[in-house]
Amino acid sequence: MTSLLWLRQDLRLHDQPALVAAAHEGAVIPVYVLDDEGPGQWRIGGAQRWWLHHSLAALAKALEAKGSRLILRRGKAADVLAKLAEETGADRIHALRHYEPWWRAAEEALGDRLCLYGGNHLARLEEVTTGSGGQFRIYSSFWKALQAHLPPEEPLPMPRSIPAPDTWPRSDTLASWALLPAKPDWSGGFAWEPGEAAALAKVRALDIDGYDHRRNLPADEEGTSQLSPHLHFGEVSARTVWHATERGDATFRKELAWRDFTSGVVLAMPRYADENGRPKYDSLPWRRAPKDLKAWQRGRTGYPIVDAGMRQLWTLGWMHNRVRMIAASFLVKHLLIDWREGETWFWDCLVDADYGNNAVNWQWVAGTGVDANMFGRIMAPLTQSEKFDAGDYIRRWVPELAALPDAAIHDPDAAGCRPENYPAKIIGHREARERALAANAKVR
Ligand SMILES: Cc1cc2nc3c(=O)[nH]c(=O)nc-3n(C[C@H](O)[C@H](O)[C@H](O)COP(=O)(O)OP(=O)(O)OC[C@H]3O[C@@H](n4cnc5c(N)ncnc54)[C@H](O)[C@@H]3O)c2cc1C
Repeated sequence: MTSLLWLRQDLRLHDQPALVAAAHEGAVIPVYVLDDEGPGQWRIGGAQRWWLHHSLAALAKALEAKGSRLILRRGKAADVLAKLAEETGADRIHALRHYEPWWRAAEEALGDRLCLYGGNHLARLEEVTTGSGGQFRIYSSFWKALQAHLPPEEPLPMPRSIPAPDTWPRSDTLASWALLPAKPDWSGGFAWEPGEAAALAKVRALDIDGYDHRRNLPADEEGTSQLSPHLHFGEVSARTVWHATERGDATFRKELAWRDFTSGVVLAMPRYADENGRPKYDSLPWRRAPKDLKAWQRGRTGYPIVDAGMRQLWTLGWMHNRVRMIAASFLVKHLLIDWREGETWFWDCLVDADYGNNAVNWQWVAGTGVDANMFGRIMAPLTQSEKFDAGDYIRRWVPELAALPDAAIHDPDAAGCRPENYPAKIIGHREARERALAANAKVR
């Protein structure tokens, strides 16, 4: 029997239950479908295309080392797979379960020939439910319920060999997909090594001692794992990471479980990336302010911590979590710009852009989501910057300010030493706070 192995955000050979099941049945045709139609607005963004190119190249090489191949096809996933199954005489399609709405629609269209397996999450999310059988909306309750499903299953080893079909179907070339940026090539600062081998090496070298404290310090480049793009593309499974860190700081595994939580939220509310979790926020009077939005995107708001984060995002395709919260809050509360504008920008710029993680975190910061009503809590970016000791972080990402002393770097305007080539604050904190609270008061 020949079957298809449909790889999506699980670009790995170890802890890959769909591969194990397919190889058990006979010849396996591994396939990746670049689907820009099904996800609509949420098709893979610019920074992730760069990552995807390198990750697929690494996967193809790993498959070849096992006597197999990676078949590349492009188009609407369910149609492409149905056609490929017909072409190759494949009876079944094996795949890991994903919760993005476009994947679930494709899975439904494929019907009975599709065999789905767990492996991308710590637990089967359909089983981590409230007393009434629904998905959790509050992380702390989710975490409590998840305990009954932990530890996650032990990861599966990589199969020794992968049975090949007698003849291979045609494949697109990776180059023909033009996933890498060309004119201009903005990826010069992407100091990442995509692919399963690099992801596993990173997990092996991971030191999470002191994570609970260090994760809040943006200048500490090793204070967090930087595994998010590897986890998003499934180059390493969450359960592999879990078991590798079982003896370390427990806070790390609690953060890792956020990924499961956000997938549960979009399982219950598939349009969570597009719609306020609390519908009453549909009446919030957002500002349409393209100049302010651009200043935020370019890292020219006059708030050094925000600007440092936005420039880190543009250069690396990644931003420290503490600064993501500060920058997101600044857009939504200080500039009163709809959270979906920020979510869309992140989607295009982040190498770890993830439907559930991005939407749930944006709505959490905005206070429009189902988990917490926080719109009225206005984060003070300058206080945050001082509290989390961001001086060296600002020096690295906002070179115009590099020569300023610690006492002045968080707020050069107030210290009276703002260099000419750095912008004045786009809005004062007190004024912004009052405007946001007044807008919130109009929400009914
Ligand atoms: C506005 C905003 C948008 C975000 N968008 C994304 C996104 O698109 N993709 C994404 O993966 N994360 C997103 N996050 C969550 C978080 O910032 C990143 O997961 C984290 O910074 C990745 O760095 P790390 O791998 O070093 O994390 P670590 O601190 O080492 O954590 C380990 C892993 O746990 C998971 N994790 C940790 N924190 C969170 C969290 N709050 N929510 C969900 N998963 C988490 C990630 O998979 C991460 O790789 C967003 C946060 C905010 C505030």
